[in-house]
Amino acid sequence: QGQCANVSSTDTYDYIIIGSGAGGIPMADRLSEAGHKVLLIEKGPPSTGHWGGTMKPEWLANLTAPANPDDPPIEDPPTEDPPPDQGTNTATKMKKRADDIPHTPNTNLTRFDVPGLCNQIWADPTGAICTDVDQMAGCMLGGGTAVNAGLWWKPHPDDWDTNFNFVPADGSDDGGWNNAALVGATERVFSRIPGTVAPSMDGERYLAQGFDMLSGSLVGAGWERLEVPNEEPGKKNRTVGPSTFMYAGGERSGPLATYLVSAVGRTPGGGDGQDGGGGSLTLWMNTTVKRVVREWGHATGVEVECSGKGGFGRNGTVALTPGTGRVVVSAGAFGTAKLLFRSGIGPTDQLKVVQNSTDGPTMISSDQWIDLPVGYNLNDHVGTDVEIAHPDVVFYDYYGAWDEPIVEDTETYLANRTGPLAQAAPNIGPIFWEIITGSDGTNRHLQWQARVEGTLNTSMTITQYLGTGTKSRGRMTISKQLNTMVSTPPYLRDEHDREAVIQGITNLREALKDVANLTWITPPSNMTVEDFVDSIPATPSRRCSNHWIGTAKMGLDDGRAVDGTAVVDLNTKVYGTDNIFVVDASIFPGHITGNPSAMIVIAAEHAAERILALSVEDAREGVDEGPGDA
Ligand SMILES: Cc1cc2nc3c(=O)[nH]c(=O)nc-3n(C[C@H](O)[C@H](O)[C@H](O)COP(=O)(O)OP(=O)(O)OC[C@H]3O[C@@H](n4cnc5c(N)ncnc54)[C@H](O)[C@@H]3O)c2cc1C
Repeated sequence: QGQCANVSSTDTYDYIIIGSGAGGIPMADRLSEAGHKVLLIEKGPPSTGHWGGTMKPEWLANLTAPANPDDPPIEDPPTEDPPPDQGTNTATKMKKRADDIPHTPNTNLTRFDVPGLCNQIWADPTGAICTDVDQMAGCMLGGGTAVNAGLWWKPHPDDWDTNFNFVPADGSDDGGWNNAALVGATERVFSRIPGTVAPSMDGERYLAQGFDMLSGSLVGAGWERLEVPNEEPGKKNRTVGPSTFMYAGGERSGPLATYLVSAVGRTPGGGDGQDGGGGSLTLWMNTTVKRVVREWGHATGVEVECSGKGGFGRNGTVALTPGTGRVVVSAGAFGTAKLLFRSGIGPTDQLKVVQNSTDGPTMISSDQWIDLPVGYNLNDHVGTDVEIAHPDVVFYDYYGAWDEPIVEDTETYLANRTGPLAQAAPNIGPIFWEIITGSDGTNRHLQWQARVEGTLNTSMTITQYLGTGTKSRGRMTISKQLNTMVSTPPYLRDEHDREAVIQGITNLREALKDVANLTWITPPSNMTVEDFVDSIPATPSRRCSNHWIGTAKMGLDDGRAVDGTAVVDLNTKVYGTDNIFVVDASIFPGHITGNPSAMIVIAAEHAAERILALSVEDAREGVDEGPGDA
């Protein structure tokens, strides 16, 4: 029987962060570290074992043997999401348990901990993904970082310099978000989550036949081999290397195992012995934020609803510290836009949809709506799959590892985190890059991501991601049922984007043309690349890369103005408000070279610094204050 608890009417928070994904988790850590009382609200359930997640295949159930005697003891997680009692928060409980229970090795692994099970999300997404989004998105503790494949890249300098190149009208360079300004944040992230090219704890690369064949062939064609791509993030043109993952200790790791652990260690009224003088983090799971409660441009709290299976969660309105409290929306590219719409922030057509939904009677009145282009500027990597086959390639059935695993591989994984299951499914790599200069003079970055999977046992499917430099954009909207939709797909709406995709495949065909015994399956050798590219519909079902960004774009051009395109300013503050911020994939103006999670974490590190430096007075500039105050 579930328990839906009412929130306390007296507790207030300095910062309320909505969503525990790549953006929200680092914010929770940095803001609580700076001495603030922080509440992190996540709509989904726990994911990894450390946080009490329970979803797992049979071979992970009932583990009792020590997983790895060399592992440092891990703080004891509760085995399931604790029912929220009033007055006791999850963080306090976890701390209490850590003190009470003797440390045990991590035997409570879930499917989200084991790299080799990461593709199970495609076979069985139930309970792990958002049901109000028409695309794949993680809706559990960790967001995308709990369900993704863990690929983890240091950005190419152009990723910041072309997308976040903000030059004020007076010509002065704020320098706020260019590559040089992000050096410190990048170092902070990679010192906590360095990533690895050898996830198996013995340092071996298992099932490397496809990797060796393809990377060797490219090197044979003159491409440069990188052993540790993140040591040379600027080398993204005709280079090839191994996949780099955020994994550590043979497990998922990433923000959930680093930033969130230190944040939750700061318990209210304790932890540092200062009785509340230090910062604290309270974590609520199974709780959906319905809307930000605001008066004109000033938020006073958030309204929450229980969303846990069986009725767990919290219900009511949580208040911000009067005067100084702030909200950080980190609910992902779709979740953030939806939450802003429900809070009366966005284009009028979308706010009217919300007004006609079940939200209508309690929605903020239309005179207080803030007209911003939320949901526009939607982008994703353009994904184009090609398939080759080569007799050297050896397939491993990662999907089968769920209920019919190779027993020996589960044993080596459990004993010492080695073997194929310590690597991401389905045997991802090599990764290679090329920069295409278009006839419009723009450089477009391609990242190619290979995996051992396809129509034959000797197949490799290689996805070409078109990123930095893309000009096409789409739009997301909301339905009356309050579900979000990709209403305008962002793929290949610009002719030069199409040209780059074609050129990249042409170049790959050329690079691999002399490789003995290599067969092109898709596109077949008798098909032109143009015909092939044009034959694939530019829709999410055929082009999606799950790297959605851009719906609350950052920029200097205040989106309330006629020609303005930005939703947040350079402090990530929503235009027209003085205390609502957005920190997640939504703020990215344009796409980047690689899989985005590391760059989102870096953006959060940088945003935390800027938000903490922004005074309450300065934040008021340009705020909507309602009639009479103008
Ligand atoms: C299947 C898959 C594989 C991927 N593989 C990779 C990869 O290998 N490498 C990589 O770098 N990237 C990968 N990505 C992309 C990456 O995970 C995302 O880009 C990233 O997690 C986005 O971060 P975010 O903070 O914007 O949002 P998210 O990480 O999606 O976090 C948003 C969080 O907010 C919560 N939330 C939403 N609405 C509310 C609400 N109203 N109230 C409370 N909580 C709310 C959600 O439940 C979620 O936990 C993958 C994505 C998917 C789906």
